Amino acid sequence: MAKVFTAGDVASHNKPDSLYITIDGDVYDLTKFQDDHPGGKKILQRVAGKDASKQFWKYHNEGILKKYKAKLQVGSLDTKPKEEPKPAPAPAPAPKAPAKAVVKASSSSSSSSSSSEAESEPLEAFGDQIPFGDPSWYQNYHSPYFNESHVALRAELRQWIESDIEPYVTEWDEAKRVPEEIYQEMGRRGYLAGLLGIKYPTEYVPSGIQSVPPEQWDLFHEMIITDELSRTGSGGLVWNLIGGFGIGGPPLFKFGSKALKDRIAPGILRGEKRICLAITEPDAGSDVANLTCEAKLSDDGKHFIVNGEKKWITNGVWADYFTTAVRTGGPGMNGVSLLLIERGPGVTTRRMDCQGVWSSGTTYITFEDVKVPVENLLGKQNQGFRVIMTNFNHERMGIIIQSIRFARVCYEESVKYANKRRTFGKKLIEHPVIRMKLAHMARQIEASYSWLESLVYQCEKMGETEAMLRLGGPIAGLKAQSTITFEFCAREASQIFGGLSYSRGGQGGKVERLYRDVRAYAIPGGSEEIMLDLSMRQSLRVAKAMGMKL
Ligand code: HEM
Repeated sequence: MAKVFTAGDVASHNKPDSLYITIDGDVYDLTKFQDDHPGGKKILQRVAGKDASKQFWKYHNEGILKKYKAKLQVGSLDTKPKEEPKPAPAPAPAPKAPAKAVVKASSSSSSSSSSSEAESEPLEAFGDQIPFGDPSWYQNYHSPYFNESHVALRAELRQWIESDIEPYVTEWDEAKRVPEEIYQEMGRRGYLAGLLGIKYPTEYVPSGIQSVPPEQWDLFHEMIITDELSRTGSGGLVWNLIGGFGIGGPPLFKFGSKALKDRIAPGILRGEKRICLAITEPDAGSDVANLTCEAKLSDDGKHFIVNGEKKWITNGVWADYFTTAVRTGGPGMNGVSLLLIERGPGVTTRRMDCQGVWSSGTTYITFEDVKVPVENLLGKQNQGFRVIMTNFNHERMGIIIQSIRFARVCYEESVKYANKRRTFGKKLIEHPVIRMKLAHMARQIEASYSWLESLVYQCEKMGETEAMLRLGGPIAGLKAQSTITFEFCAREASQIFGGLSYSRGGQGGKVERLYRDVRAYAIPGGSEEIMLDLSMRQSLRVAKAMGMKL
């Protein structure tokens, strides 16, 4: 049981050789820690034996306590109010129970109907309630998209991420690696299997996900996994956990043969093996139709022999499988196929040093006379371009979800900081110029997120082919919109944090890291320029085919 102290007990530990302080009613022994304190030991000695809550919150954010509490806390003050017991983790709904839509679109004339009144209850508040700091369905708003199973999944994720991931993200980013057990936990919890843009694959993961019955799984659940992971404010973390898998996995599950899937899917979905997507080459990025990595059929027709290079491949250094775009035919898009290459002789991977997403493992790959069984073809020979294009929509939606959340993180961090930092005798938030910055961030975040919800809903409702044709344009447009918003928010947050977001770590640490991650979102998956152009070309082409009147 935690020890109980009086204020007098703590006051007696007021010397360097016995240095206690209290923060928010909890007592910390900093005697050993003082020499390692990055802010210096004298500053701690000045508050020895005292309540140092005010000073602590001035210089740190909540991540520091989460990380050091277990190591340094020795008890609490007798005056500290008892904490409310934490709510139990969200129970899994009965497997067959249909998820109740908590909110249904209600017409203005339906106010007299008691059942529609019950159905139009807003969703319960969740999170810190900073206006625009979370999507509106976290803040007591009505929503036509989210139901109880989404709410339960959000709680399940939030609990795990806040305790096991968030406190360590900076450390992992600096080390350029996320511990393997976190990836495996993604598998154990069933999350990896929910990130494929398809129905939940119970044939490979019968245990499913704790809080959502598999038959209820939809693209909004998938969005919540990505969104909640992105609250950590690290593109490197998110790409480490879902970057390679989320784009390399879907082609295998949608176009691979059953025998191939039965052989490799279980290991991948358990998080024991890794898969990535290898399309981009030193000389072919957005211009996929012109890639040169070649796969020649062997004389006996049993293998492809692959030779070529791939560049900027997320997770490549750790990957066991490479979903690879290769040239099997003539020039242009009709000579491209998709092949699942397994790590083995002739496959070499080298880690690349990049501006951002440090813990994502960006990789340069060489394939030299790699023998790949023909059974590893994904889809039909020379028809890989269509598979790649379908996959792009799913990839871009992932980038959009992350970019919008990262923009929110920049905004949310700024609001919190602006409410504590004082300049010229006032809190930052009391300066109109700062509020103006926040308002411009919020309006772009909210507009982008509403478009995102609408497109996730369309993806859910349309069949795959219809979605590929009709949504390619809008998704490209939103990809550009979301990364422009992210870049804007990272910049404005940096201005608000000043020097604290210029140095790494500490209070401005998330903002500094995200600022470095921006280009990793604005360029890959289709650069902003290509996306904006495609959004118009594709939308006009589809509209023309559907009878647009000019
Ligand atoms: C449980 C007690 C404490 C722990 C675990 C702790 C930990 C840390 C850590 C890890 C940093 C590095 C920056 C960061 O990551 O945020 C830091 C910086 C700092 N700390 Fe503490 N600290 C504690 C208490 C205090 C107190 C009581 C004060 C003031 C009286 C203080 C003043 C500072 C200052 C001035 C910095 C440098 C901030 C900057 O770089 O802008 N710390 N502390």
